[in-house]
Amino acid sequence: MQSSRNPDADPSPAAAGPDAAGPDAAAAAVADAADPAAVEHLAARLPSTAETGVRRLALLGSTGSIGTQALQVVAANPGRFEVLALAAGRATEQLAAQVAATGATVVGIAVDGGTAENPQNPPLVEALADAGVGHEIQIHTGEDAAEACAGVGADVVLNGMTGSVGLRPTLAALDSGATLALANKESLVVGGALVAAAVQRPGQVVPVDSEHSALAQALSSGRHERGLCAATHMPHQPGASEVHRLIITASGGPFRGWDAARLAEVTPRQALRHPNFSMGRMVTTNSATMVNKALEVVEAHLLFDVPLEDIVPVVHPQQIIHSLVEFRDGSTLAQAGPPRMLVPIALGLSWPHRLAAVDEPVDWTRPMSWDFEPLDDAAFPAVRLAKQAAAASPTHMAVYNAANEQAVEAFHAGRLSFPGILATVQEVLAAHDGGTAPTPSLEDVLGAEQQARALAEEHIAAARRTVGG
Ligand SMILES: NC(=O)C1=CN([C@@H]2O[C@H](COP(=O)(O)OP(=O)(O)OC[C@H]3O[C@@H](n4cnc5c(N)ncnc54)[C@H](OP(=O)(O)O)[C@@H]3O)[C@@H](O)[C@H]2O)C=CC1
Ligand SMILES: CC(=O)[C@@H](O)[C@H](O)COP(=O)(O)O
Ligand SMILES: [Mn+2]
Repeated sequence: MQSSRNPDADPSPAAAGPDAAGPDAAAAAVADAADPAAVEHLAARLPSTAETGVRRLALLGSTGSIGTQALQVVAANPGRFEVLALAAGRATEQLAAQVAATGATVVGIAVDGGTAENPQNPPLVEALADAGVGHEIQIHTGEDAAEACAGVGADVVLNGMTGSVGLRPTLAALDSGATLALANKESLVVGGALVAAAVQRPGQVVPVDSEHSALAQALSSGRHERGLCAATHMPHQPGASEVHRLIITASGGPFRGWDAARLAEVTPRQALRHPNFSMGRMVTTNSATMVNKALEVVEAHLLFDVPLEDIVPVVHPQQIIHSLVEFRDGSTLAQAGPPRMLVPIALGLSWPHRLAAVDEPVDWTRPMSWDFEPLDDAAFPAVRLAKQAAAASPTHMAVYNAANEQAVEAFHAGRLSFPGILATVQEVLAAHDGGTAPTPSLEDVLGAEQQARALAEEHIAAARRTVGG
């Protein structure tokens, strides 16, 4: 950790404030498309910043798909948010530009450039100077950098990192008392009871994952009191007894309808063609294998305390319905929106308040049709495997995820076939003895992960020898 000031940089506030960044292309497109009078009208009906306060944010994974869209939301809502901290993995120059645009005073980077892998990347201090950052700034580098940024004292910590490396930052955010806007599903799924035990108050975790944001919205939808029905509003959070099942929608990925023989030939490039979303490499690959849906089923179980058997994934290729809550009486509430992340991210930052004109709604005047079909469990066993693992022991999902992360990297490096990803997960899970402690310690989780990664590498190497020999 170090502190620095760049004497040559432009010290004017215009170079640092959130307004300086301006909305980028996607946010500008949304704003342009919206009728300004309608936006003003909408904004006038929403709580003012005097009521909600200015939220101080820490954005972890700020250079990724979730992180950059979060910055669009911030830029499109001047005065609502103050960016306190930004953390990234290795995109030094992009991170420095974000610091310059937002005026963040704490910044973290896991790999500070200049490595053999990334020789062109200047270290962060130099990049900050090049970006014109002139204010006092606290810099964290190395593997604990994101954790340090998570604990900086923000009102809301958005965890938009990829992978179970997000676990410590998730725990640090919860320990700090901040609201955790959670996109990094891996940390919850891997930590399980450990993360649940770190939660200090109901509502401290706000899901950003689109399906879980949809479920949270549907579960809390009864709180609006309007017009003549004001006195008949339903309770804020229906009790568990009112909720029958959670229906989680899935795109089906790029290989929907494919059988095992075709799946054996899948290339990394094909696996990265998600039908609806532009996301990072890991989550996109996980969508193709259905591991993403598997993690999401366990995520929903942990977030909403609904039994695993009552969480049902359903393939809905258009991804307009982001998920549904089925109630005891046979009524079902669905949340609909375009297949984009701006609304779930904005809700994560501003929950329980909605911001104005975050995205364009679905155009209900145009003809459209929605399809729903069951998940093909034979070709895509990821969800079944995860339900078994989550029920087996508190560390089985850490093993599932760690084996998957290793296998996905091996697949993209050309060291493993596409079906080999799930085969690796299955094999590593079979060898895991989870123990019986209901709440694992952080050491238990990290130890299980470490073993799983080593075993996965053995399996990947053996699978390669079999193919090669
Ligand atoms: N993208 C989406 O639409 C959705 C994503 N999610 C979830 O959100 C999370 C992020 O996904 P996505 O944005 O697509 O992923 P990306 O790969 O686009 O971004 C990942 C971010 O994490 C950063 N990062 C990686 N390692 C570290 C580290 N050790 N310390 C700090 N930062 C690190 C990366 O930095 P750098 O770029 O510098 O390497 C980057 O900013 C995942 O858990 C995903 O499952 C959930 C729903 C939708
Ligand atoms: C946008 C989002 O939340 C992703 O997790 C998305 O759901 C991926 O879609 P599928 O995993 O259903 O393909
Ligand atoms: Mn999702």
